[in-house]
Formats: sequence, structure tokens, C-alpha cells
Amino acid sequence: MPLKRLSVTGVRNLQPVTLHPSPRINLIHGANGSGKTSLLEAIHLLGLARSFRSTRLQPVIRYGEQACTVFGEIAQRSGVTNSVGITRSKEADYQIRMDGQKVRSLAELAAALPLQLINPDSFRLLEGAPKQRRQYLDWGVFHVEHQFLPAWQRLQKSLKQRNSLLRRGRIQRSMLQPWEIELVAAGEQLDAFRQAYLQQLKPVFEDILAQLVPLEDLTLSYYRGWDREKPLAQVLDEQFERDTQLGYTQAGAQRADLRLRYRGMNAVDVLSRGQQKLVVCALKIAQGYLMKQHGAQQDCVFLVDDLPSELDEHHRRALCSLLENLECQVFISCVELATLRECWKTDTPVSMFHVEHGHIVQTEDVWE
Ligand SMILES: Nc1ncnc2c1ncn2[C@@H]1O[C@H](COP(=O)(O)OP(=O)(O)OP(=O)(O)O)[C@@H](O)[C@H]1O
Repeated sequence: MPLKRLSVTGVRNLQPVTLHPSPRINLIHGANGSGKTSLLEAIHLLGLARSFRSTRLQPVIRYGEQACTVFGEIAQRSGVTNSVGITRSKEADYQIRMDGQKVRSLAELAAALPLQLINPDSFRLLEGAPKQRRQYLDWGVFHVEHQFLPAWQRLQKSLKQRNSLLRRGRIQRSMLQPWEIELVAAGEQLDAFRQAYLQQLKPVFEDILAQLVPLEDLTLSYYRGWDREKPLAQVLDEQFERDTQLGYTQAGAQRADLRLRYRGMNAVDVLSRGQQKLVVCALKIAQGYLMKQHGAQQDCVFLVDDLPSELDEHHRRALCSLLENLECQVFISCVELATLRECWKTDTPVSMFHVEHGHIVQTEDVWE
């Protein structure tokens, strides 16, 4: 049971509130503009110290308030409960505390409350820049491979140094070597982690996708960021002149990508929006299953904003059933509660929260 208790103060239009969510399904319903997404945003803030709607935290703070605070009690799989609080004031950067101690690394926070967001912007995973698919992939690797973070940090550092030397221009090839040794070692390690992860993810993804939508010809493949046939050191050597002209490193693990193709074409060019949404959902749910299989420190919490939109009843039910079978905590927002009616087994604990002008009230079962 991940989020046992959630307190939110000063977030968007929400009135200060404390909730005791269900360990499984939580339905957040209310009219447009009532504050449903803001509640999901508050949970996102707790797990990642940032919003999914705006790059800055300032707009999240309620008009006229000086700060916003989200506090949560998070039950770990081990049975330990962590108290996590995040405050962001208008003047200062955010402050995060876990069990009374200042948290310095966001990785610590992310490990305590792994979040998967499915919202209308999730389509961008297919149509957007490679960075988003790389982030998706690395989210999964981070949660199952403890050596991922140090390797990733090593890559970022060596890449930054190499690029800053490249930008100087007129440099000796030998000046780059110490950083290239690092870049190659970290890049190859990341590549190995990503490949191993993808090998496990693929069958799970295919199985989940088949339960959602019949797209047997959809393929998921991985591009490691440089020529498959050549070692990275050789590619860096060959591309040195061009890298110098461009002022950055073209090849390496920082360019890795996932490719989704349908019948030989880019999936995004041929699939309908509803199908794309289902593919993205399958990708994200597959990561939740994989985390469970790996016995990660914590199960993943799903935040699903406006689930019913663009999905017909059949696909909506299929998606709810997959989320339910995952046995994770899920927060789903919707305008009409009726659209998610009868989607759940009778023994699944479902809690409902009605949001009206920023007031959140837990409602009783309305199914009868
Ligand atoms: N900083 C802020 N302070 C107060 N209110 C805000 C702030 N930022 C946004 N709002 C308002 O908060 C309200 C809630 O927005 P939110 O996106 O959470 O609604 P929603 O219930 O998800 O709506 P929809 O169904 O249309 O997606 C909106 O009316 C918005 O204008």
C-alpha cells in the first residue's frame, strides 16, 4: 500500500485537504476545472518534486499564497512507512524532507514513490523527441538496476566535458581522450543495462498490448545511440572532425531511442489516436509489471488523468482491468463517474473522491 495518507496545501485551486486513499483504485471525479488534475499534480510533486503541467513550480502555488506543501505517508513493501513532505515557496527553491531528514537527491524521492503518469500528453512518447522515449526507458532501468544512476551520472559528466572542449574548436585529439574513456565505459554500461531491460520488457509489453488492442504487427526496437556493428570508441574516432564542426558529440548512449513501428512504418504515422493512447498505456503498464516481478523497493503508483477520453467502452474496460490486475495503487480522474462504472471486481477496494471548486470530498459507493 504506497500512499496511505496525503495532505495537500496551497496547490492550484485545491482547498487544504487530507485524504486516506485506497491502496488500489481511487476515482477522482468532478466537473471541468474543479481541481482533479491538480490533485494528481500534487502527488506528482510529492514523488518527483516537479509538476507535469508546467516546467516551473511557481504556477502550481495557489493564487495569493506564499507556498505549497504536499505531505505523504508512503508504505514501503518492507512494511516501513516513510513520511515525505515537499514545500515550495515563492522565494526559495523546494525543500524535501523524508522522515525528518533533508532529502538532497531526487533519486531518493523517486525510489520511495515511483510514479507512472498517463495523461493526454502521454501521446508525446510516440510522436515526440527521442529524449522522451529515452526517459521512459531509463525510468524502468533506474528502478530495477541499482548501478544505473552512477553510470548515467558518469555519462553526463564526461559528455559535458567532451562537448565543452569540442566547442572550443582547434583542439588536439588527445585532449579529448580522458573524457572519451569515461564516455565509452559509461555508455557501454548503460547500453548493456538498457538492452537487458528491454529484453525483459518486450514480452510483457506484447502480452499487455494484446489484451488491450490487436496490433500484432507492432514492433518495439531499441537503438543504442551509435552504429550496432562498431565499438563506440571507433565511432567517436571516425566522427571527430564532424563533432568538432558541430561542437557536440553525435554518437553515444545519450542518443539512445526506442522505435515503434507498425507494418514497417512509424507507428505514430499510421495508428489512430486511440490506438496510440493504448500503446502508450501498454508501455507504461508493462513497466509496472516488471517492477513487481523484480521485487523493487516499492510498487509503482499510477496517475491516470482523464482516462475515458478518446477510449470507447470496450477499451476503457480492458485498460481498467489491466490496471486492476496489476494490484498497484491507481488514481484516475474523470468528469463522469458513470464512465468508469462497473469496471472493477467487487472485491477490489475502490475509493471515490468528488472534487467541486477545489473542495475534495470522499464519497460513498454510488454503484447501487
Ligand atoms: N495557481 C493557481 N491558483 C488557483 N487556481 C488555479 C491555479 N492554477 C490553476 N488554477 C485553477 O484551478 C482549477 C483546477 O484546474 P484542474 O486542471 O485541476 O481542473 P480539472 O478538474 O482537472 O479540469 P478538467 O476536467 O477540465 O481537466 C482551474 O479552474 C484553474 O484555472
